[in-house]
Amino acid sequence: MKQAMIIVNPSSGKEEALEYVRNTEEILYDKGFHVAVNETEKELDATRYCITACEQGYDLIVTIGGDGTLNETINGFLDQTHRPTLGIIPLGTVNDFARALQIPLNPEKAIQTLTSSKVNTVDMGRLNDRLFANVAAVGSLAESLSSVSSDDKSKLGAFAYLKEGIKELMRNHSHPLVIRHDGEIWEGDSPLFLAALTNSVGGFAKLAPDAVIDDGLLHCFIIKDLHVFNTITVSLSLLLGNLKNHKDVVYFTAKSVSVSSVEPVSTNVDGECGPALPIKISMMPSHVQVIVPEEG
Ligand SMILES: Nc1ncnc2c1ncn2[C@@H]1O[C@H](COP(=O)(O)OP(=O)(O)OP(=O)(O)O)[C@@H](O)[C@H]1O
Repeated sequence: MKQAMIIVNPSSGKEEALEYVRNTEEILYDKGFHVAVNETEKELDATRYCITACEQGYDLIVTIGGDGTLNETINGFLDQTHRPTLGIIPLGTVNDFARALQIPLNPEKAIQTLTSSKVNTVDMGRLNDRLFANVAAVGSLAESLSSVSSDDKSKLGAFAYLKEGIKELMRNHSHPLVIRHDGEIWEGDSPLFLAALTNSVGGFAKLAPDAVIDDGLLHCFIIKDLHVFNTITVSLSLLLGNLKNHKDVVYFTAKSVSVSSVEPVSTNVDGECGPALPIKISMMPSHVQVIVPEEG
């Protein structure tokens, strides 16, 4: 019998995640799966469950939670030869990975997607010894996003990130960064460096419009300056999908990038606080298979 594991974070989706477990189970039973349900209680539980699913030869893992739960789950795929197909029921504030794959943001509709026979093979990124699905960000703006409280996320949704972001922009604080890729070096002060795998970053569908989930490339943006006046033009470029052409933005694609600084600088990976510099980011092409809507 085919085996599926549901990994659910009860605290996600305004603490309503458990309400979606029964419908998910039923859909999977109908598809002929034996289903195990695992509730996370703390950090990295999702990674541990995913490792068990890989080692025990499960066919499918369905995550019910936000981008944090998804990131912890995919980290269980690191160094595994058998990686179950992934189903995603997005319950987070931003849900970038689901957006990029056109998985419905409405949880009930996302559950129906599990009946789809369409599977996309997608790239993952590797940052030092962890995997990411969506974006790695470096710099003061990235640090400020890591400090958004769960309370604010519940109350304000995506605006919680905007609030912290604007506060940081007002401080206009840059770090000296050294960014190396493909034999080239960029050195300078920057408030933000981004390496994106998908087009949707922070809920902005057009941040990296050229990023395709299986193109094997990191789409990288170095923001050179964000003083009050050009913040407006950078924001407009972001909304219009031509950030890479802004005069204060350096854009390149690469298969691997390393970033260092003489100052202590931390990172934000898939919306969660990441390791401090130095970091090395590389690609894990076509690493995971994800169930997506048939019409997508
Ligand atoms: N039972 C639990 N109670 C509280 N926190 C938990 C529980 N299980 C896992 N966690 C933590 O929840 C976090 C992930 O939460 P979630 O899936 O809602 O992602 P998120 O990144 O906060 O979503 P978003 O920012 O998109 O709203 C992880 O840090 C994880 O360690």
